[in-house]
Amino acid sequence: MTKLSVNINKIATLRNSRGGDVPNLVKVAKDCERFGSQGITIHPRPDERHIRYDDVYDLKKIVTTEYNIEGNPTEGRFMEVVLDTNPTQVTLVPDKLGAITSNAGWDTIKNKDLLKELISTFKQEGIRVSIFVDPDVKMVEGAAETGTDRIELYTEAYATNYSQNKEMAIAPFVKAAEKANELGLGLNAGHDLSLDNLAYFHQNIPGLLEVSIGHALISDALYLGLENTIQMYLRQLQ
Ligand SMILES: CC(=O)[C@@H](O)[C@H](O)COP(=O)(O)O
Ligand SMILES: NCC(=O)COP(=O)(O)O
Repeated sequence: MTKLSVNINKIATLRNSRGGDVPNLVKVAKDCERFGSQGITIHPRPDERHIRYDDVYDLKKIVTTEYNIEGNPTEGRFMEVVLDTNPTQVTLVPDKLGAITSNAGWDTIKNKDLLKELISTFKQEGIRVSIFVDPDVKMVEGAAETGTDRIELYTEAYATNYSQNKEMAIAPFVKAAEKANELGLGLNAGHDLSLDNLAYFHQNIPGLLEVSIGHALISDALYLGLENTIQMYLRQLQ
């Protein structure tokens, strides 16, 4: 079964835009779970443009499904807040300061020693570790050398190419997924997945355990309602 983890970064973006507490992030997270989401994902960035470090602690108190914290472990207070809150999963992403969004996976070969050390630290605390990688078999092989529990395939290239040629778009992701399965790596995926492209991805990727989706899902909810939207996404994963 592939779990849906709703990324609520964009709820925090809306909240921060007026400096108040509307929409309330904790309430939205609870409602996402009540509507069927099987996880809550957040990505605290050093500039706190959306998720604030305090949110990480507030959400830990109420998330009852899987709590997934994504981010760059070498920047800001990421390590501190993750080790303090002990989420279900941490997803390590090599985002550079100032990046408008995540835009690349790890070079798991060049960063092998760094990743091994970081992954060991989190695993010692019982936190499941996933690392963000491009759909590149060499990077998947490198990931297996780091001791990570899972990889998260960075799906922007799939989403970008899907409408033009879905068979071409999915091909590198199938190869990467098959390699992950062969090496015993758990398999997650995320970035720019949507109601348009999710079902085809799910049908063609073997062993897919979790998708984390935020931007498109929250945007769809503006028209379709949050409860209805979450259930529409869940139906794409059946
Ligand atoms: C790792 C990933 O692809 C997403 O979690 C991304 O980090 C979303 O971040 P923003 O919501 O800041 O675009
Ligand atoms: N890991 C991907 C994620 O959490 C959400 O990415 P997006 O759906 O906001 O592009």
